[in-house]
Amino acid sequence: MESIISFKDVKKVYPNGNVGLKNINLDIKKGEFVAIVGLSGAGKSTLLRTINKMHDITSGDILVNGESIVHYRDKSLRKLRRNIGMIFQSFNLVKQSTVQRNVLNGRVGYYPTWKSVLGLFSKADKQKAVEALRSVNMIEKLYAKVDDLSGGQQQRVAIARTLMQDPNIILADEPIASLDPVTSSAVMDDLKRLNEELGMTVVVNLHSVRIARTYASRIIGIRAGEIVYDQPIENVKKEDFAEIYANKAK
Ligand SMILES: Nc1ncnc2c1ncn2[C@@H]1O[C@H](COP(=O)(O)OP(=O)(O)OP(=O)(O)O)[C@@H](O)[C@H]1O
Repeated sequence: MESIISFKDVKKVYPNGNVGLKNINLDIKKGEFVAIVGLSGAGKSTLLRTINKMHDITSGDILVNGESIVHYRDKSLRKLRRNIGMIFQSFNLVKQSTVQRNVLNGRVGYYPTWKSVLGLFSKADKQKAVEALRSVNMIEKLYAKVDDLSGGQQQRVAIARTLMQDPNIILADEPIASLDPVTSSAVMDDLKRLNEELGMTVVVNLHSVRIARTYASRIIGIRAGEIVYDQPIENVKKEDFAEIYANKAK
């Protein structure tokens, strides 16, 4: 099957000299559900954020949908980011606004700025927002204020907002790190459903190996900016993670 995301000898050094990624070679296939695990500071966020160019790389190449994204800017960059949904640990919602308005904000890339500022969204997009909320089982909260929702519910609104972009890739950076176990499962179930039912490719950074094993089709382990583990779920054994999480620098 074709690769939807490819890393070729990717290195990322931050301006202050910190090494984020060392020499990453990685192919992610369309429809995979990839969990990236590793200690804090291993490079998980850096890896994820190079895929939509929130971080630029220092050398090497990254291909998305078969095209190098390294030189993307302006229009091509906007198109890339429309294609890729991003979910954050902190939800990044406008808390004083309604759920509906937040979900519609996922569509702003399709409107001239003045229309989105005034909230002039089309009927079709309002309908689309309803469907997005339905797919994360949050339709009854359409007119609720985001501030009145639980963390898990807010994360699901964030997922619905992402769906408004019609992405084919979803990147989730520690999406459940600030949630309790029950709401964590609801959020992970949503991501799994988008993967299985809508065929979206999901790449998710997780602290919990247990959650990674429950949901992912493939687990990648990162340590000090390098891939030290990469297996399809059927080959993954619990004891495999001792090295990734070993508490000493390599
Ligand atoms: N903006 C930045 N400027 C400088 N160094 C950075 C920056 N962001 C990350 N780093 C460094 O890059 C390395 C990888 O960090 P990264 O945040 O990708 O790890 P992580 O595995 O996602 O960790 P966490 O689970 O804590 O988020 C670390 O050494 C970190 O200090």
